Amino acid sequence: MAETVTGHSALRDRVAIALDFPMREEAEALLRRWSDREKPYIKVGMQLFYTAGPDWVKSLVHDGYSVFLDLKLHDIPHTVAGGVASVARLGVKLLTLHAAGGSQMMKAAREAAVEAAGEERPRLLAVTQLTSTDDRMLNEELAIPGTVRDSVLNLAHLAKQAEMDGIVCSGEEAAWIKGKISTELLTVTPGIRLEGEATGDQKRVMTPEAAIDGGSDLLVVGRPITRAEDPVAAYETILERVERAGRKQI
Ligand SMILES: O=C(O)c1cc(=O)[nH]c(=O)n1[C@@H]1O[C@H](COP(=O)(O)O)[C@@H](O)[C@H]1O
Repeated sequence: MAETVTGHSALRDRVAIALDFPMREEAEALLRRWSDREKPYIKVGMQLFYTAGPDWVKSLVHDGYSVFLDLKLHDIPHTVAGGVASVARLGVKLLTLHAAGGSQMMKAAREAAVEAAGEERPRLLAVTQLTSTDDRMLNEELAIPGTVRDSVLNLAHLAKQAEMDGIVCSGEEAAWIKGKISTELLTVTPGIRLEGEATGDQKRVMTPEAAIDGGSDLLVVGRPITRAEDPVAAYETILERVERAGRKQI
């Protein structure tokens, strides 16, 4: 099994639950379903961060959670560097920014993270093309020629050159990108769905095992867990499927 984003190969480090809730109370109610010994890897995105704030994130880290802070920063280099500096010392493991902000922006982000927190800094993940984007949207709405796959590759190259620690892409591209760029590039894949599950706004979706087979290091799963009747059971099912896929790889 490939090394995980936290630097070891615990199964729980391969699935991050996206806490896409409006208020911290809802997120905390969900997390109380797990025992203290089995804390899941969690992702805090913009919705919750905007209401709950940095101190709450710090308290999660203090309570022993591995936190992925998904702010998808995208602005001029100076502004993004400032944003990164503001959150670099929260103790989160991962932080996202958009590769489409360009190499100067990504380099400024990296420098800011290193300067603020050194080795304790969050690993930076460059989001390539969102999993809600398909070829039609890319070509017709965004006027970017070519396929989503081409664009993901292009942005992943840019991210690698800017010394990002990893990328976010769909499971459909993960193995291909690793083959083209480097197996060392952390590859994080949202858009995870079990067979027959509602895809919602996601366009490039995959099952957990297909994503792991495809070389994904960390799966991001939101609604299939948070909206399940039994979120812990849904999470455990995904972990089992990740484990089975991982065993096949060895
Ligand atoms: O960076 C992300 O986490 C992300 C990138 C991407 O391309 N697509 C994507 O869905 N995400 C996030 O992954 C989660 C997916 O949620 P579900 O579709 O509910 O499983 C959400 O929190 C999204 O913000």
